[in-house]
Amino acid sequence: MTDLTSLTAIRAALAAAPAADTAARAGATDRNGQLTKPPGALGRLEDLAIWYAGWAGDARPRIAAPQVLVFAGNHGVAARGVSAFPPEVTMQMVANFRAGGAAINQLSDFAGAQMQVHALDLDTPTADFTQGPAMTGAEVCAAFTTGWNAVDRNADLLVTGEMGIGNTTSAAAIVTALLGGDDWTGRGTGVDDAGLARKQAVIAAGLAANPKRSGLEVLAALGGREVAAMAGAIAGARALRIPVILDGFICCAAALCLQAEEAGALDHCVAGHLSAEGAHARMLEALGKQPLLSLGLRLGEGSGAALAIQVLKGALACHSGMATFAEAGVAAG
Ligand SMILES: Cc1cc2ncn([C@H]3O[C@H](COP(=O)(O)O)[C@@H](O)[C@H]3O)c2cc1C
Ligand SMILES: O=C(O)c1cccnc1
Repeated sequence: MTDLTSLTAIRAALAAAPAADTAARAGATDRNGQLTKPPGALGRLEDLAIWYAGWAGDARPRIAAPQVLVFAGNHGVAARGVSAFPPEVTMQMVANFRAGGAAINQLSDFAGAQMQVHALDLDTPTADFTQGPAMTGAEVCAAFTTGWNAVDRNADLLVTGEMGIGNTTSAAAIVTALLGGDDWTGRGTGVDDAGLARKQAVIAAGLAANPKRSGLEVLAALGGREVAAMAGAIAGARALRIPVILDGFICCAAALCLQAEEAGALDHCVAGHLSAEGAHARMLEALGKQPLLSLGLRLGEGSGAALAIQVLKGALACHSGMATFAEAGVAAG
């Protein structure tokens, strides 16, 4: 069992993360060059297939067992009027996930993915971060561990999603702390101009109350339990060499905490989509990731990433299913 009981231990786990399998990657690159198509004609699908092959440790893999994990948490700052919806919606949506009625249920089914929901201490919101850290060290480690342990070691692809009223405020605060600047705040569930001004003020107060520190310290100070659990799941997948599709603004804020802590921590991740939450494009730039889809989604739950599973499956179907020039008797150029 990996020790995840302190930020120092988590830091060590991130530093010990495995790399991709270079032989599988080289084999996939070689195979890609022999497939019956003009070189590069499948565009980014080719890069995706080669990237996936490296993490799968197989030059000719397929995606057969994707997993979607949805984490839910409540936020102390939600009491400050930063969302268009009340905090009870977090719990109500968890019931909806469990009954199969949310968008992520449909998109997980459609992608052939197993899906689990983890509700993290919903009766105990995190502390209001305008007054000090949202979570203690023990709380953030517990949430991170829940995420890490939720990853199915037999999964061959992971999507992490979230539900937590107020969490676009938490995510924007994290990005502001880690990347600087002051224009990372968006409208989340659809706050009006007054709500947006309240969010900006809450984030400014949160930064003042929590001086900038390392990625994991920022996660504890300004994050939430579901955000920490997503970070834990992304890192746990890496320890198992399971590739990850990142979702929108909140998922990427969790991922950014890992990258801030350990430069290559997201090498096993691709960006599933570009969220309509204003600053997501710049956030993806900071992560060095290009989104697979851009459909104007601003939902979270893992929805955009779950939809992008199909793109990755398509890339692998071509890569692993196509004939080579020699096999098909097609003249190479
Ligand atoms: C019914 C409903 C379903 C959702 N599913 C995801 N979110 C999204 O909205 C929330 C973040 O926005 P804010 O920071 O403005 O509260 C998160 O729970 C996120 O997952 C939802 C929000 C609502 C209302
Ligand atoms: O991009 C997201 O994940 C997002 C944006 C708005 C609201 N909830 C989630």
